[in-house]
Amino acid sequence: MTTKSNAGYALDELNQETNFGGVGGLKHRDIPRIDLASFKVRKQEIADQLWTASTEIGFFQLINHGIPQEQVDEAFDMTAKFFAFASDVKAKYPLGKGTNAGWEYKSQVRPSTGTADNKESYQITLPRMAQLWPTGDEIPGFKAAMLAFERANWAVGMKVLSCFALKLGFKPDFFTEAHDPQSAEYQSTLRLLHYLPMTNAKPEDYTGWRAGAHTDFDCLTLLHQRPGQGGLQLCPGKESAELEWTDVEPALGVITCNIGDMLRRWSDDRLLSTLHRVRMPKADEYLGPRYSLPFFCQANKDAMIQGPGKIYDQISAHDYLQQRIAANFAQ
Ligand SMILES: O=C(O)CCC(=O)C(=O)O
Ligand SMILES: [Fe+2]
Repeated sequence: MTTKSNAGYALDELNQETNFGGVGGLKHRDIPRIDLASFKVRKQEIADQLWTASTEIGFFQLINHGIPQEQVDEAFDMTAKFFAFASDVKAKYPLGKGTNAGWEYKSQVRPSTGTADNKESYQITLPRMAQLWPTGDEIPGFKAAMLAFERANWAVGMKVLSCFALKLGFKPDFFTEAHDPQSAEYQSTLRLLHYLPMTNAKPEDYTGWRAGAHTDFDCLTLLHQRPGQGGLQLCPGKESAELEWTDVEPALGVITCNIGDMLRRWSDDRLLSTLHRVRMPKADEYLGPRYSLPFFCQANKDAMIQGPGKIYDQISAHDYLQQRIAANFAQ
């Protein structure tokens, strides 16, 4: 690690994150596209492609992933309906401390920027949703749509993780067992995101970030975006002094994926967790609201994280995640 910081977090990756808040430069990079069609017969080839992408850039886009576009559209439609509620309705379903479940408004402060992301979110972590679902009178069909969408993303995530298991020398379902949704320790999260519109924004509103630079906490993130609602930028190689960012354009039918720090640690740093952020739109770009739907594959609380080479001490997924959440949500 060449970057230095005195932020005083227990985890190196958090201390590093405090160094990434600047604007930086721009650079074109190709994001690998990986086709999941005929997964069973092509698994070895797909695993090789995923490995190359994840050891070189840490980001890739999946096509033919099996989630029907109609289902993605429905999830976005329900998401817009949820965020359209007045804040007193959404406040009935508040994000609980350290839970990744419930609604928050502009409360996520990134270690990289020290300012709140210009967004609101509603997070679904299944064992923790008691009292947190909007009622069927408020949004008919919301719960059924989100439960199905959560599980559809989980299934794609487990396919991808089974490829990494193959490459790392673990059993095929090693990560599936570590993300078992039947367990009370399950902590994978579907996050609905609404970045606030910038129509009528004042110049000072443009100084911050829609989402400040960060690496994800999890093993693998599956991100659904809407065409026309861009702003995601990535930057591989966070040890470099001058950071250069690449725009990731949303496209229909693709899931944009990135490796998170949990899998980086589990792979003894062979798989890269790539820095990314969501920038503000420019004044001549689309200024309306931006919605996105990330699904975070976060190993169950009781999963013990240690790579084949044992270069890091063993840590439970619970302890690992709590340190990351505590650094991002003040209250
Ligand atoms: O909204 C996006 O495009 C990215 C969101 C993200 O990086 C996150 O929630 O971790
Ligand atoms: Fe992220």
